[in-house]
Amino acid sequence: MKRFEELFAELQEKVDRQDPESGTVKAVNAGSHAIGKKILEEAGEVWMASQHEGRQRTAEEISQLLYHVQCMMIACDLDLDDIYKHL
Ligand SMILES: N=c1c2ncn([C@@H]3O[C@H](COP(=O)(O)OP(=O)(O)OP(=O)(O)O)[C@@H](O)[C@H]3O)c2ncn1[C@@H]1O[C@H](COP(=O)(O)O)[C@@H](O)[C@H]1O
Repeated sequence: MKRFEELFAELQEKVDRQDPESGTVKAVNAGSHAIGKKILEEAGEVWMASQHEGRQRTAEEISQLLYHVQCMMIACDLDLDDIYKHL
């Protein structure tokens, strides 16, 4: 099972070396505007899943939302500490 910090480190490492096989590299290189649209889409899917699709689907959609939020963090040159200090 992958944890939030481990996923962030994996994504940051792929972006740093511009891994040509990585969908994350493509997403981050597309920029914050495109990532923002994805975040809104996934947030809507979280909402719909929570209302109609049960715990498991809701968990899956939340995991996708967290992934896209991590892409946004990297695209905006933010690391985990930048976020955690506001929690
Ligand atoms: N956790 C994720 C992850 N979550 C979501 N996504 C991307 O976001 C897409 C999901 O959004 P979409 O709504 O377009 O997909 P969908 O088919 O509509 O799916 P549903 O929302 O309907 O369930 C997926 O197809 C992936 O492109 C992810 N892409 C990668 N990861 C992880 O990120 C790491 C690096 O991945 P790569 O950069 O691809 O090597 C690996 O550990 C991956 O497991």
